[in-house]
Amino acid sequence: MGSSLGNSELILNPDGSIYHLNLLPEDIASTIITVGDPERVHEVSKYFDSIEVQKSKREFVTHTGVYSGKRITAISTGIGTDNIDIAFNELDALANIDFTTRKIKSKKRQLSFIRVGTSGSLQPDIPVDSFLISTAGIGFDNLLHFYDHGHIKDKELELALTEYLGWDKHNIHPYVIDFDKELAGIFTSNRIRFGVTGTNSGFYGPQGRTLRITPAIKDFNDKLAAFSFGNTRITNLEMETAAMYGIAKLHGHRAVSLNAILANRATGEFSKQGHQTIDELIQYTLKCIAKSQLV
Ligand SMILES: O=P(O)(O)O[C@H]1O[C@H](CO)[C@@H](O)[C@H]1O
Ligand SMILES: O=c1cc[nH]c(=O)[nH]1
Repeated sequence: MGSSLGNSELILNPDGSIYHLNLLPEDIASTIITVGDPERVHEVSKYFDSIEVQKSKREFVTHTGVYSGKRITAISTGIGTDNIDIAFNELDALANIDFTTRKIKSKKRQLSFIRVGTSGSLQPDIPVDSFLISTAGIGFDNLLHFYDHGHIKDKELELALTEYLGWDKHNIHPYVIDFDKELAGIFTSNRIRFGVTGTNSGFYGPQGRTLRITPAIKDFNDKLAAFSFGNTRITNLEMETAAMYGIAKLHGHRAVSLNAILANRATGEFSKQGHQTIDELIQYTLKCIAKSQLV
């Protein structure tokens, strides 16, 4: 079915692995935990009962193993939505392209992506060291603009936000993609709150931080924090969620982003126990997967 993908499009290494991730199709589970920090992959896999795959290339570190009877892949994406484009396209290729014929498989395999990341709260009432599920990701970067994505976006929220912000003049055109509600249900409890997550292509200016250079938008965080649409408000900022939701959904996969809040941008606090907080979120995530129907 379909034509073969050319050598410059689907790029395989001499050992048959995919170009950046350095993985073979059999190396990945259908349940995939993504983290930004390569060192966090070990922080996840140290809880596995057994590890069958440990591979890496650049910032992409992958461990696949079994935790409480569930086969799980933990992979680092590195920082930013540009890396999400690479990691998620290649993970889909591993699942849904036949590397021998270089053709798209007729029977698709659906992956479940769970991001375990760190983030900064925009709201004073969302404290450092708390956990948050992103019900939607708002991309202030440009990644999804390079894909036909009109059919998957949350048009209502996107329109309301675009009109409210009026940031067209700054070349900022937010895109909004919702989480997978069913997948998120696995991680829902009174231990974790819901929020709407802003994703941007940097940590300083693009998240309203000023060290030495002058920002183009002086009230960036205040303006985002003050937005409301029904019960929806923007709760936190990080650098991957919206892109992950978009690229996963376009491929027919499921995605949910779980955030450990390390900074509170409204109160100026930063966690004094970040390592412990992210470790607690990792353990929480694994226990939820163990109890779930995920295979
Ligand atoms: O902790 P991770 O998963 O890397 O996520 C957050 O931390 C990084 C910035 O410090 C960005 O990647 C941001 O999204
Ligand atoms: O403020 C923060 C904290 C963690 N990660 C981010 O991207 N921003």
